Amino acid sequence: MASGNENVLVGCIGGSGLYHLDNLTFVKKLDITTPWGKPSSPITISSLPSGDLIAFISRHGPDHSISPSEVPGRANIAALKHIGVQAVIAFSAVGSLREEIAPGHFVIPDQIIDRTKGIREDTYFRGIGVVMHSMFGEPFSQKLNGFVAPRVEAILKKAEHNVELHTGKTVVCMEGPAFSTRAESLMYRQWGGDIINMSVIPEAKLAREAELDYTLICTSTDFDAWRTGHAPVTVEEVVKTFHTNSANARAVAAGILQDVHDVVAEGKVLDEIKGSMRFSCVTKRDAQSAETREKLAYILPYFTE
Ligand SMILES: CSC[C@H]1O[C@H](OP(=O)(O)O)[C@H](O)[C@@H]1O
Ligand SMILES: Nc1ncnc2[nH]cnc12
Repeated sequence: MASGNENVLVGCIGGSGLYHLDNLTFVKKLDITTPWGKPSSPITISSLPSGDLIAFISRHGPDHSISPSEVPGRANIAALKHIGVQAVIAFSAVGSLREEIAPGHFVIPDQIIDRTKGIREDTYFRGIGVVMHSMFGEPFSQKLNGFVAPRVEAILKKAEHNVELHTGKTVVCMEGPAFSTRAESLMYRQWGGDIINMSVIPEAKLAREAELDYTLICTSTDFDAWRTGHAPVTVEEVVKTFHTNSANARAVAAGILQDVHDVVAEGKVLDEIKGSMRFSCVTKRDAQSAETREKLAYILPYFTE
């Protein structure tokens, strides 16, 4: 088990097509088992040119063998929190529900519509004899989104990338693994969905429960199934595009991680989320078992108080 303090403030979760990061020096791999099991992959700790450390997890495993419904989200988020991470930059390959979001474009969403089916372990607060509720009205860290977006845009604007970034969008999270029907895709557009994936839930919910600032940098791979007169999305199309998007995603990561590390180290980002769970337990202190308190302390250290 990791020591609980690896001096790593920023964690990255790589999605489809993003299985490693660039411009980093490998330091070590952490093979962690959390109270919720093992993460999708060992956590790779690498250093930026400054020497500051970054943690990386591959959401679907290094060989992409874990389906979206089977990603061990609780272990991934718990492991990152336990080693000291305070902010998570997650990446996701998404389908577009809007004409203006073309394949190759980047999107940083600020809202989520949850269309998962309840088969994912989506909370730390079930079956443990305590009742806790997190705030999720703003499901992403607004401050981290606001910090990251202009930096991502500046990188993508450079001639070698020349890619558009969209912000203030809504991501629909579906269960999968089958893609949406045309009728569902059209319905998501009417609901206000702009992009669609199979990954942001429960990851964003768990990050909030663990008091981690969480932002999702999405790369558009396809137009899903809503466009009449066009064939619905195929896996072949998605895989081809996420491979070409991945170089841009790695350039974005390489360009923002030092700034994110620095702002987290200065304590400027985290006043929003940090401490948000402190008064969220409804269960009387005397009714909380020692076992539950010990388990929750893995992600929320004030359960040891
Ligand atoms: C491989 S297509 C569907 C798959 O791609 C996305 O994965 P990720 O979010 O990890 O980049 C999407 O959410 C689906 O899980
Ligand atoms: N069209 C789509 N639907 C769901 N997840 C996706 N990931 C990439 N494209 C997608």
